[in-house]
Formats: sequence, structure tokens, C-alpha cells
Amino acid sequence: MSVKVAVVYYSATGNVHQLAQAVAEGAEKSGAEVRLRRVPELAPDAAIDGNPAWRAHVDATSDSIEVATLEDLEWADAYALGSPTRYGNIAAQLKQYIDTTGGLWQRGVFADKPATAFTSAHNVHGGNESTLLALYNTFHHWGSVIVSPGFTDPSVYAAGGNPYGTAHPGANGAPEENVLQAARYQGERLTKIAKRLQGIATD
Ligand SMILES: Cc1cc2nc3c(=O)[nH]c(=O)nc-3n(C[C@H](O)[C@H](O)[C@H](O)COP(=O)(O)O)c2cc1C
Repeated sequence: MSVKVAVVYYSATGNVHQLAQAVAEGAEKSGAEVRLRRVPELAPDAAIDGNPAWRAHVDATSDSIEVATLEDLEWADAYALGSPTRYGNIAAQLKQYIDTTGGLWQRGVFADKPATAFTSAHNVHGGNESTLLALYNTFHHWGSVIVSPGFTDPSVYAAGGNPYGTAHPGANGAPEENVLQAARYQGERLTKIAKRLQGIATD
């Protein structure tokens, strides 16, 4: 018996996409069945075309990554949500998806399930933590069990020491191995806690 993890994210220029892949890898390595899903792009083409990196990422992932549905959340035993930091907050694309979950919430689909979050901003102090805490606000309402990394593994320190969740400063370029390793660890930890909550033996 394996736990099922939904990694659901929005990414405009690819940083959060890479973190999401790493979280998914970590969860899979720990024995989870994983669905890696992107939420729909809502921005108009005029905005996307104004940033070549944004257009390139949209085109690169439109066929290769499946779009998240509400059924993915119903299916999963655990959640990892990722968003770029937008003015210190969640990207509207991911928030729009979250704001369609009222029916699931009413049925208690999210209750008692572990959940975690990750982000990328441009700056080290550009609002990473406020974005993560904003995502955790949703988890409180869902009745989920928040599984932040804390300082429970050396990879957290090596990636800058953020106990709230993996946070990549995009000013440094694409996420490097230290940050990807912290994201993998976050996926592993989420899976471990999900197994414990389900009474599945784990270390
Ligand atoms: C509208 C907008 C708002 C942003 N707000 C912030 C911010 O508050 N702090 C920050 O450090 N970076 C900010 N950024 C930069 C992105 O968070 C950063 O480039 C991030 O790494 C993008 O992730 P992605 O490649 O997954 O799209 C903003 C970018 C845009 C387009």
C-alpha cells in the first residue's frame, strides 16, 4: 500500500516548475504514487508574449505536464502546492484553482491530510515566507496537517535555511542542486508523515 501525493503548482518562467519536479521526485523515492500537475494559465497571450521566458515555459509544458483537476485533490492522501511569489503572495493562477475547492472542503476531503508548500521569488527577502504562510492559511481552513520542513535535515540549511518550505531566490538563476535537494527532501518528509498518519510502517 502506498500513499498518493498530489504536487500542484503554477510557474510562469520555470523556477517553481523545477521545484515541483524535485518535490515529486522526493515523494516517489519515498514510495509515494505521485501526480505532478500544473494549474491552468490564465494570463492573456499579450502578457505572456511580453516575456520570452514565460512564453517558452508555457510552450514547453503545455503538452508534457497535465493540468490539475479537482479529482487530483480528491485522489491524493497528501498535498504539495507551489507558487511563485507575487507581491509577497500566491500567484492568481494557483489561487483561482484553490478557490474552486469549496465543494471538496465542504465534504471534508482535505481534513487530516498532510500538506506542504514551496515557492520561488526573485529576492531572498522578497516575500517567500509570506507566500508560504498564505498557502498555509488555506491548509488551516482545509483542516490539513501542515508539514513544513522545519530544520529537520541538513538540506534545509544548505538551501538557505527556510523552515517554512523550500524557497528559491530566482535572482540566482534556475534552482541549483542545493535547492533541488531541499525540495526533494520536502517531498520525502511529506510522504513519511502521510505514511505515519495512515499507520503505514516507516522509519
Ligand atoms: C507580477 C510579479 C510580482 C512579483 N513579485 C515578487 C515579489 O514580491 N518578490 C520577489 O522577490 N519577486 C517577485 N516576483 C518575481 C518572481 O517571484 C520570480 O521571478 C519567481 O522566481 C518566478 O517563478 P517562476 O519561474 O516559477 O514563474 C514577481 C514577479 C512578477 C511577474
